[in-house]
Amino acid sequence: MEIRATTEQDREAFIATMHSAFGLFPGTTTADGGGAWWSAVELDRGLFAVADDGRPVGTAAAYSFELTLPGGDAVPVAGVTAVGVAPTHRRQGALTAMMRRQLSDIRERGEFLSVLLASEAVIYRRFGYGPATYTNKLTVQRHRADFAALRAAGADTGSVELLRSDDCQEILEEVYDRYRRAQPGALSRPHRWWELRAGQAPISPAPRHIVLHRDADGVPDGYASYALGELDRVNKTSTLTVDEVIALDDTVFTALARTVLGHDLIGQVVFKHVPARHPLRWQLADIRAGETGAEDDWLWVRLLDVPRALVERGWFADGELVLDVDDAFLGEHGRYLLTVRDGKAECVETDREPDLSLDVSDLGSIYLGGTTPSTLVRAGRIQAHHPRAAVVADDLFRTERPPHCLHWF
Ligand SMILES: CC(=O)SCCNC(=O)CCNC(=O)[C@H](O)C(C)(C)COP(=O)(O)OP(=O)(O)OC[C@H]1O[C@@H](n2cnc3c(N)ncnc32)[C@H](O)[C@@H]1OP(=O)(O)O
Repeated sequence: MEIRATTEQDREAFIATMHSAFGLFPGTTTADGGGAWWSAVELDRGLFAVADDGRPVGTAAAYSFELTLPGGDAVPVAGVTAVGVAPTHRRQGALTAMMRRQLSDIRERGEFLSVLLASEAVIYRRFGYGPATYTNKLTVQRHRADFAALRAAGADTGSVELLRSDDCQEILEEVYDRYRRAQPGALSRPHRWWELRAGQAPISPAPRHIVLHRDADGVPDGYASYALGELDRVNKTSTLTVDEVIALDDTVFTALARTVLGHDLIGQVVFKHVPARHPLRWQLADIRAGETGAEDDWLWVRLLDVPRALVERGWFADGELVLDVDDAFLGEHGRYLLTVRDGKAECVETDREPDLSLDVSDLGSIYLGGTTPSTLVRAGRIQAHHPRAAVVADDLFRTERPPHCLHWF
């Protein structure tokens, strides 16, 4: 099996090979009946696994995204995608060979983080990825969704307007871009995605209603994208499903939630993507009107340069920790002294006794602040060398708010 880089000339073969691995046909649209997500695949970052007879039997690619780190800096990352191996050639090491080549290519470009959404949770840990952000489905019963009298919620001085997604792509692109720069864990959506209508609603051509929020000066600062399901003839209600609420602050989120919850002929509103510990349920008079569904892992993170990654993110508590990090897939091992003062970290190699010993995939899990180190210590994934180590690590890795990513790729 040979691994080779793809070019734009390979697009048709790439799409066909990738689809056959997933058991799909290239004409298949996304679940929401929307866009051909693969149209935005960057084939100058693609790989083929080629069988001995010269036919491509495996694919992998990477998008060039930016990821917003805790503290607010956005850094270039590889968004690994379109990974598949034909059913005829599975379990012969094609994926392993592509992952090895891809990580080396990513490093060569100077990117120190790689991220992905995993189709199955058992595939990527062996390659150094760990689940790092989570997302929840929140279902709110509309007739029980009165808002409580809130002591300190900011008054909304803006306005809302109802639009169709086809008519406001440029506004959505701009608002999303402002939002993702301020949200740790969020990914950029390159202009090409909007141009090609690639991905899921509201980027895709699937019809969507948009509630657009504008601030007091008329500048758009948030939106909710939604569609209604089929009307139940007996109860005369249907489900309103919100693809995403993109809001520059909590007041805007609340204004958008109030609007969708005020929709008539609706039994319930399903918010598909709400960050962990989101305050919306706490704003309702009846906290049980909102039910949080299972927490899904979303973004998986892989560090390719441990000291650089630790220095580049922002920090919210001072402290010191020695981390002994094992990277079995790349055959690397390092012991680092992480020192944080006034929001900035220094990270240097050390031979001091470690506080924590961990795998690079578990460092990926705690890196953005979405998974607490103590959880992984209790799980037995991270080894704490003394009782205080997990407490210090929890304090140190804590972020201003939970990281959240809702970009699907
Ligand atoms: C970011 C994304 O694009 S997510 C999409 C991933 N793709 C898919 O889900 C499409 C369907 N699946 C596939 O195409 C293939 O089964 C792949 C890509 C998941 C795996 O490709 P393969 O070439 O078979 O993997 P490879 O032979 O390198 O396997 C390496 C190891 O991972 C294990 N492994 C690979 N896939 C799986 C899986 N789905 N479940 C459990 N173990 C797996 C193998 O058993 C092997 O373990 P070992 O080293 O202990 O023997």
